[in-house]
Amino acid sequence: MTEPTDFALYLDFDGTLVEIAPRPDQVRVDPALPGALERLRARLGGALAIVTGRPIGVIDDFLAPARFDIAGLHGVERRVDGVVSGGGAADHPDLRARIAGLTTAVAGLDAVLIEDKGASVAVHWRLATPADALRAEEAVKAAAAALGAAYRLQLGKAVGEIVPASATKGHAIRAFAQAPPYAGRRAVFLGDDLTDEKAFAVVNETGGVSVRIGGAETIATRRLSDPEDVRRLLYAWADGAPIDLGALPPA
Ligand SMILES: O=P(O)(O)OC[C@H]1O[C@H](O[C@H]2O[C@H](CO)[C@@H](O)[C@H](O)[C@H]2O)[C@H](O)[C@@H](O)[C@@H]1O
Repeated sequence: MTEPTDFALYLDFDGTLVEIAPRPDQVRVDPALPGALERLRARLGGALAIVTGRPIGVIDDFLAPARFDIAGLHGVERRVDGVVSGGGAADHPDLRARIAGLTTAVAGLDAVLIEDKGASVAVHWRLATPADALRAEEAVKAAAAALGAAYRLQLGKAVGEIVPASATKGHAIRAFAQAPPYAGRRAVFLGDDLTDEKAFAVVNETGGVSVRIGGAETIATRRLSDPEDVRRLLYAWADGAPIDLGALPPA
């Protein structure tokens, strides 16, 4: 068995806590989720954080009225104990200027969506035809390349995002681990997408437990099948079930 105060729990949002939806604003949050995460956080002595590509404010809206420690925008911004750092759009004038051109470049593509997150931008093609999806991907790749080394392209599920290069979910987990209540605990991270592989690398390196959601190839050592599977596990832990990290299915 694992003592709840021996590990810190880091949770991705889309595709991990909630099912993937056709559009970013159509995600449905299980009504029991925010309360269960609050109970689980209490059981872990506070060491529970969301690590997501979404902005912090969007996660707050989805999980309201609960508030959690969060790394947003793939690690560009972070909130710990109510204090926010990073993520200011004004710090990214080159990106801001490039988003205008990118918006124009994809404007004629049916069902391609731009999600402007301030210090990052996502181009979504989940609802587009294969031809338009390809054009959208080319447009976001070209915009990322034009921005140079200060930015990177983060591909994901029917999405391409431009993110400040200095930030990844792996950096975010290392940053959480610098201070209480996260410091000195094994990191446990659950995620479902390519951006999460960067967090798995850090978790594996530091002797933690990495859990990939879904069937894709991964460097994670453990696997759960889908967000429903994740919620079932977290709800049981929240309600006092024994925690056995070693019993999680291998990837
Ligand atoms: O790190 P995450 O919490 O997993 O966030 C990654 C991105 O998730 C969102 O896009 C994805 O989910 C949408 C809703 O299910 C879906 O429509 C889209 O196709 C997916 O790529 C979100 O919109 C992005 O901002 C996040 O970076």
